[in-house]
Amino acid sequence: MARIASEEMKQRLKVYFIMGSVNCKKPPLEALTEAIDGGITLFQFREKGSGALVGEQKYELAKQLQAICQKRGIPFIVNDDVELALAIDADGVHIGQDDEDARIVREKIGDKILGVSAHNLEEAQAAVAAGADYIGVGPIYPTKSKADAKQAQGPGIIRLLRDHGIAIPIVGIGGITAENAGEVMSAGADGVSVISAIASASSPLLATKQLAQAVFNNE
Ligand SMILES: Cc1ncc(COP(=O)(O)OP(=O)(O)O)c(N)n1
Ligand SMILES: Cc1ncsc1CCOP(=O)(O)O
Ligand SMILES: [Mg+2]
Repeated sequence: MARIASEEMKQRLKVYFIMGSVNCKKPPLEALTEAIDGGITLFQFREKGSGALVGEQKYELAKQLQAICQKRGIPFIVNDDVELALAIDADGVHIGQDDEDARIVREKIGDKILGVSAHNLEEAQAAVAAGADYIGVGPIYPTKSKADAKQAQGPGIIRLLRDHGIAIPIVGIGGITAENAGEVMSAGADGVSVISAIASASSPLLATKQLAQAVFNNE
């Protein structure tokens, strides 16, 4: 398997849904199925926060969510847990600045997709040098889904990275909704990643359709 091409990665980032069992209003398998029906292009399993599953239960949920993604052709990314990603042969891993070093993770996962969080130009350049396939930039807007999130920076941070030569695929994250997704795209993002805009919606199906429409109208 070869590394994902930059153009394919950009298409995959368009509507990137991130979810764990603590995030969703509906049962996780139902929420993910609706999100796929609504048009998500990539999925990240992020089992984190108060009440999150661990051990065997986390593994079992990962396997069930992965099976849904595999059936529907949606790449399955694991947040933080490189060993889990390798154990279940996930399509990729997303790591942040407080997680394992990106260079080491790249060595461990070979050609699987590697996403790295970046909050400024220095971190973005380091992620590129470490072999990231995309960077997650945010929080763009205030978020309630990550207790230790940094301060929101607005979409201007994405424009700044583009203006300083960061050309790899970028996905915005943090407080993104169908209402503000357009300005994230206009700032130079290839896509948007969301937790609550889909997971907390009473209809993940409708919420995803609205988000996808906002993204594809602002490409
Ligand atoms: C697409 C995407 N971007 C950023 C993050 C945040 O990662 P990190 O900073 O490691 O924080 P946690 O999600 O691990 O709490 C992400 N998960 N996905
Ligand atoms: C994981 C993460 N990293 C930065 S903000 C955030 C949470 C995004 O969740 P939401 O889309 O609900 O604001
Ligand atoms: Mg992390």
